[in-house]
Amino acid sequence: MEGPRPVVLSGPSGAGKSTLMKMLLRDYDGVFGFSVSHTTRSPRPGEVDGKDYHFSNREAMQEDIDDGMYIENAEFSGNLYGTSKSSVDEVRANGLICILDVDIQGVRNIKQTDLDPIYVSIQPPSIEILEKRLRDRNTETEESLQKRLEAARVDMELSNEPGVFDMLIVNDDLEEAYEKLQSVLIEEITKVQSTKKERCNS
Ligand SMILES: Nc1ncnc2c1ncn2[C@@H]1O[C@H](COP(=O)(O)OP(=O)(O)OP(=O)(O)O)[C@@H](O)[C@H]1O
Ligand SMILES: Nc1nc2c(ncn2[C@@H]2O[C@H](COP(=O)(O)O)[C@@H](O)[C@H]2O)c(=O)[nH]1
Repeated sequence: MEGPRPVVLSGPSGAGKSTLMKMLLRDYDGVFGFSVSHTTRSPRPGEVDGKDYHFSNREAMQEDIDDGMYIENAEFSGNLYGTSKSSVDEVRANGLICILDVDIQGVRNIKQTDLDPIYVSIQPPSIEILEKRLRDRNTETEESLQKRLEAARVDMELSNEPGVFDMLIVNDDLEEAYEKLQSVLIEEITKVQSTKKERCNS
């Protein structure tokens, strides 16, 4: 498909992917679109079905996975997560930079496709700071928090392997992390903005 390259945002749960993505969506109106994933986990307070996730159940999701409706899917912390082909196509059909927020298994699986995204890993300054952010976010039970920290240790090790990511950003100071994220995406951002301008002028 023609158009700007998608961007994959990965990194441990709690590292700040959603926070940074919301900043992009806020600052670049009509440039980015979020690929809404499916998940079997329960919605958190404030999360909206169809906007944050398509909330599903294991049977329905597994059936769709078996039917080939997903680009990638993974089990994370006891739940299924997946990127449907239609979620990505919908964003790309509008000429937007498609943002995919996926775990490290998703990164591996997307690498087997022809999507050709820019791969960015958002990393916490340390596992201790990550734990504090997750606890302060107040979204996890002790059990799910421990599972996420275990997954984070694996992620932090694998993400440092050469060639996995185009850019690794340590999200310590939020504004600095955001500047780095914008810098790796600037070429695609400019492309979309130029196309929009050309359309307005024609
Ligand atoms: N640089 C930062 N300094 C301090 N707190 C931060 C920073 N970045 C994000 N946070 C906070 O850390 C928490 C986790 O961030 P966020 O929800 O964006 O992480 P995430 O990577 O999207 O997690 P998940 O994968 O579980 O959705 C949030 O409460 C957010 O406000
Ligand atoms: N492989 C995929 N991973 C995904 C997808 N959507 C989200 N995620 C990752 O799951 C964890 C937990 O997310 P949370 O919203 O429950 O905190 C996090 O690392 C996300 O990046 C997906 O479609 N595929």
